[in-house]
Formats: sequence, C-alpha cells, structure tokens
Amino acid sequence: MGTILHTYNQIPCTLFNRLFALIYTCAIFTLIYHHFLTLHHSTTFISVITTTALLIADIVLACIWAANTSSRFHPIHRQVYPENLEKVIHRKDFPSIDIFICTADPYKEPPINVVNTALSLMAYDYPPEKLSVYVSDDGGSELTLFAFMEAAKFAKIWLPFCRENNIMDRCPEVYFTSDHHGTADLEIYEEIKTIYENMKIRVETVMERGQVCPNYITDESCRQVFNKYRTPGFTRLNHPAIIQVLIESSKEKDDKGEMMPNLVYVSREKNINSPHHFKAGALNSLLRVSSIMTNAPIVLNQDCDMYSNDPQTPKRVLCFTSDPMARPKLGYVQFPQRYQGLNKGDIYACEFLRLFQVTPIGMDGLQGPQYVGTGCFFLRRAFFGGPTLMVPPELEELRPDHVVKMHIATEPSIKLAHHVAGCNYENNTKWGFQLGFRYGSLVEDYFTGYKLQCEGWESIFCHPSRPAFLGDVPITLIDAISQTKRWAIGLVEVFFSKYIPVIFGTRNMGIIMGLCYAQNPLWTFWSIPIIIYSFIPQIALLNGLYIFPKVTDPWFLLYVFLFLGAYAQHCYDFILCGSTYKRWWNDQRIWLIRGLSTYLFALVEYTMKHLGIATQGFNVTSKVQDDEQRKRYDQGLMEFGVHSPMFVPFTIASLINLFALVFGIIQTLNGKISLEKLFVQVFLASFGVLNSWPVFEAMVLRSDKGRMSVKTIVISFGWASALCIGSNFFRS
Ligand SMILES: O=c1ccn([C@@H]2O[C@H](COP(=O)(O)OP(=O)(O)O[C@H]3O[C@H](CO)[C@@H](O)[C@H](O)[C@H]3O)[C@@H](O)[C@H]2O)c(=O)[nH]1
Ligand SMILES: [Mn+2]
Repeated sequence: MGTILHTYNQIPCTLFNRLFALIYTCAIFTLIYHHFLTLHHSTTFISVITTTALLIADIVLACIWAANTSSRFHPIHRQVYPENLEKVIHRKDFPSIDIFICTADPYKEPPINVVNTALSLMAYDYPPEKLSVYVSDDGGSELTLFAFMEAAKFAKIWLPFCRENNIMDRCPEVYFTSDHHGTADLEIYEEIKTIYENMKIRVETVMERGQVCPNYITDESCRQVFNKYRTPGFTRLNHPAIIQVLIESSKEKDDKGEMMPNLVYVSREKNINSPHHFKAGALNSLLRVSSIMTNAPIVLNQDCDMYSNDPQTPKRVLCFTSDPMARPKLGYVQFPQRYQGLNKGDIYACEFLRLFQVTPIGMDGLQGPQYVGTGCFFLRRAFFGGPTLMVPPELEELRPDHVVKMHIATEPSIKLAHHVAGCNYENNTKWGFQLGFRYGSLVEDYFTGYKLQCEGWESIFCHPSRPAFLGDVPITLIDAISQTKRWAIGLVEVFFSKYIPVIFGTRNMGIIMGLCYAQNPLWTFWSIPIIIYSFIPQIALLNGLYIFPKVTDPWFLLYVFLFLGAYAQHCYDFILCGSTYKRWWNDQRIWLIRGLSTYLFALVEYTMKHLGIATQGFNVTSKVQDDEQRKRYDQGLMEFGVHSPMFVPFTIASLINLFALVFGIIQTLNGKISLEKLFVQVFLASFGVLNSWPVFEAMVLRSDKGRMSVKTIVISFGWASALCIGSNFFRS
C-alpha cells in the first residue's frame, strides 16, 4: 500500500499473534479459575494467604499482558522514498522547520555535547534558510551561551564542509573520532579538525573555570550579554529571560557564501515563586518565541544528547507531511530513540526495545505511535487544539497560521520574544492544558502525545534502518534506575488522574489504543507480581510448604505454557528487531530488578508526594562519563558503587532465592521430599539465582569501585535473615 513517497505493509506474523492472544487469554482464565478452586479447598490460613497472593499477582500480570498485547494486533512496517521527494514538491517549496533543543544543566549536560547536537541538526541536507535552531537553556548558564557563540562561528566552516563532501556523520565529535572521512581532502580535514579541537578546548576551559574567561570576551556587546548572568541574585532558578540571536539567516553567510540556518539562544525567565513545569515549560516558551521569530509549520523537538545521525531525516518527514493521503489528521512523525555506546549485552536494558520499537510499530497500524520526547517532528498546528477545532492562542503573533513579517532580530520582535518567555506569561492562559506541551506529569512527552491523540491527531512511526538520531544512555545502575523511576512516577500520575488511559483513552480513541496507552502507566504495577513471585514461593519452600502443582499434575502444564509463552514472545520481539539473545536475557533481568527498585519506589514516592511528604522534580539524567565507570560498563559489569535504598529490595530477593535454592537441593538430596513436589518452587529459586548473578558477583567476587557497598550488603543480609527467621515463627 502507498504512493511514490511511502509504502507500508502489515507484518506477516499478525495472524499468528491474534491466534496466540486468543489461546493465551483462555489459559489465563483457566489459571485464575484454578486459583479460585485452590482457594475454595484451602484448609489452612497460610494456604489462603499464599493462594490469594498468587491470585493477585496473576491478575496484575494478566492486566499488563492484555495491555501489551494490544500493540500486537496491527503492526505495520513503513518504507519512505526521499529520493522521489522532488518529483512531488520543489525544493524551494519545502516548508520551514523550527528545531528545539533542550538543555538544563551545564554540569550534567556538557555544553560541548549540546553544541555537537545543534551542529549536527544545522547541517541537515535541507535548504538552510528554512531551518531555525532554538536552544532552550534551563540551566540559565553563560557557559552554555558561550559554547553556542563558539558553535555559531564554527558552523560557518562546518556546514559547507559537510555539504561539499557529502558527509554522513554531521555531528563533529562523531565525525572526527571515526575513521570515515568521506571524500574530504586530507589537508582540509586536518585544518577543520584543528579548528574544532580548539573550539572544544575553549569551551572546556570555560567549563573548568566556571565562567567565561575575560580574554574570550572580545567586544562591548559581548560583555554586555555576559553581564546579564552576573547580576546579583542571578541563579538558574531566578533570573530574567535572556534571548540571543546568534546567527540570523538573512544576514549571515557561511564561508562559501551560502545561506545559514538561524540559531537562537533562549533562557526563559525563572522565578522561584512561579512553577516552571520543567521540560514542558521550556518547550512551550520555545513554541512561543519561535512563533514570533519564524513560525515554521513543522517543529522538531530534540533532547540535547540526541544528535542527528542522518542528514536526510527532514526529507523523510516531508514524504509524509507533503502527502495528504498519508494520514489525514497527521499531528507528528516520531522516530525511535536509538543509542550509541551501549555495551554488547546492554546490561541495563537502556535500549528499551519494547517501548521505542515494538510498541510504536504496533500503534502505527492503529492511530499512530506515542510521542517519546525527542526525535519527533510535529505539525505546529497540532499544539493548538484538535484537527477540526482550533484553540486560538491569546496573541495574534502566536497563531500557527500567522505570517511573520519582521526580521527575527529586530527590536519589536526581540521585545515580544522576551515577553512571551516571561515566567508569569502563562498565568490565566491555556498553555499546558489546551495549548502546547501538556503539564501535569513528569513524563510530559507521554502525556502530550496522549492528549494530542485523544483530541483526534494521528501520528506516524518512521523507523529507517540507519538511525535518524543517536543518544547517550546512563552507564551506572543508579542512574539507570533513577531515570526509569522518574518515568514511572510521571506515568503513575497519569494512571491515577482523570485521564486514566483505559477509560479516558478508550472513550476518545477506542479500546485498543486505550490499552496501548495503558501499557506504560501499568509499569509501576509490575512491582506487585515481581515482589510476590520473588519472595512467597521461596519463603514457602524454606518452610516446607509446597504451593504449586506437582510435575505430574495436569495443572503444571498450564504453568509451563503460560511461562514459556510469555518468555518466548518477549524473546521473539528482540530477535525480530534484530537484537540478540543476550540483550533479551538482560532485558528480562533488568525488568525483575526494576520491579524491586524503580517501580516499587515510584509507587512509594508517588504516594508520599500525594500525602505532601516529599516532592520529586525532574532529576536530569547525567551525561557526564567517568572513564573508569565507562571501562567497567564496556566490560559488561554492573555498576553499584554507592549505597542506595533502591538497591536493597532486590539484593534481599537475591539472597532469599539463594537460601531457598540451597535448602531445596538439600531437601531433595536427603530424599526427604520428592523433587516433583517442589519442582516449581526450586525452579523459581534457581531462576532468581541465575538472574541475580551480577548481584552476587558485585557482593563477593569483585574488588573494583563498582562493587556493592558494604552498607547495602549488611542491610540486605539483615533483612533477608530476618525474613527467613520471622516467617518460621509465623508458621508455628
Ligand atoms: O527542567 C528541565 C528538565 C529537563 N530538560 C531537558 O529535557 C531533556 C530530557 O532530560 P533527561 O534528563 O535526558 O531525561 P531522559 O529520562 O533521558 O529523557 C526521556 O524522558 C523525558 C521525560 O521524563 C523526556 O522528556 C525525554 O525526551 C526522554 O528522552 C534534556 O534535554 C533536558 O535538558 C529541560 O529542558 N528542563
Ligand atoms: Mn536523556
């Protein structure tokens, strides 16, 4: 199906998926029936407790399974043909694109990396005068501004260099550290590399000093700009808006005399007394500032650590946006988040294959994928009400159909831009609720996409084989689980709001889309079955209680089918996406770990937040990499290092599983009890132990700095022993 610009086809396994879903559903109901049967025949208090626990666990698992299965009903694969684009639309008629890059903290997000992202995007193979890059600096830092002033100079050399040599890696850092130089002349290559490296040194020197060195401030206007950051009381959370046009397309030419994209630095006004809504707030400021300056009909949103890996990307997007047949109510085109520098086995499962690839492919066959915060091209119009009913903004200049007549750096334009970047500007407006990116959840991306689709917008998943964007991943366990904890809190916020996907989503988009959107908010509830399955059967075993069917019992086969069915399907997803068995194995391991850390703590923190005990903001993920940690990460070692309460529950679980396994083996070897009776429990314990290998390794076998801290070990050991002993008392 399709046109000369794009085609799509249904993924062949769809029929099988549907059939399998049917059989699996029957199996789930049978299992639930079995639990009720057991409950009915229970004679002891303990047996009632364990059966109820298993029943709860299995009901939660069944709900999550139902949500996850929804994205298997209509998966499609798309193909785009950007080479045909100019047969349909003339290059001079290409729409303009406003590109938003968000950064929030120069010490967690080194400005030189942000600059690299910006340069890779400015160098798109697209008419430069139609591109505008807006950088949002939520860190309110002169260090970031300085880096961008340097970038503006370097861009004049870099853009023509990329264009003339048809370079694929347009992120300078990537290009200069790789072996592929394209057709570039060696002498010119060396020259540009030196210029880049000098820029990098200047930016890094300034970073080390924490301030722009006086000798780098060359003229009076430059001094005036930096003085804005040096007024008394200026902090990242309290400062006026600072907007600097660093490159004005209509005025500046690159070194080869060609036009350049606009480059604008924006640090919105902040005041400790007004909520700033984190990234969503930053993006809404950029939406307004860009409306006044360029008002491009297409808006690309990009995290600062996600550089462009393919200069053709905007043309791929045009293949959809310039064809009204693609999706009549197209609101955005989403590319998957892909990463560089993952270790071979992806030990923290940061690739999020399910989230970023499997589910979007499934949703693409329905109303379209969710928005994942970066790598997403929006139609600006989508931020102003549903496809049929426009919600007008309060100023004429902010309307998506407003035609910009002023040059971007004129006095009135700059003045208005400062006004709309003010921290009180949004008071008594519809921003964040009906206009722009939506407030109310720490995962503004998920929430915004969800609300847009509920309003009727459709979306497209574009997944070319060369990743369009590549980003960084956390390389320590604490960073990895803290990141997912923030997501989980944000998602559970949506779950417990009036926008709960299974009801609100279903009403607006139908049951299958509603279920697709329920997948992520259900994450936190994984913790319930995971806790139950990693403790109850094992503690029961230690106390000589056998709570599962014997191997010879026909019910045993039901368990085998349900377990293998779920695992095989998960594994199949990985293989289908071109991933490896090792990554699949690590993904299921980290899922268990998250169940006992991320998801559990998210649930606790969400509850505390609502009781008013503590509030968690948007904790920016660190993109700074320690060399030693990097080395251990590359070796595939899990990095514990620090103590964190989040490490405790899964360490306790590891120990309990080990105790149970040893006890179970001794029991069978003694011949006291036949293996067929305790097989399922011994199997669960060994599965737990196998999955806990990196934990045991970090506890006893390692001596590097990434090993588990003594504090974590002692606390966990204490708890594990207490649980074993305590349960014994409880029994007698
Ligand atoms: O107050 C803030 C906080 C963050 N950011 C920016 O938001 C982006 C994402 O932050 P990061 O710490 O890298 O979070 P991740 O967990 O890696 O990001 C994922 O999850 C976020 C939602 O929690 C989404 O916004 C992101 O797009 C998505 O990639 C970065 O560019 C930050 O600079 C801001 O601009 N202002
Ligand atoms: Mn990130």
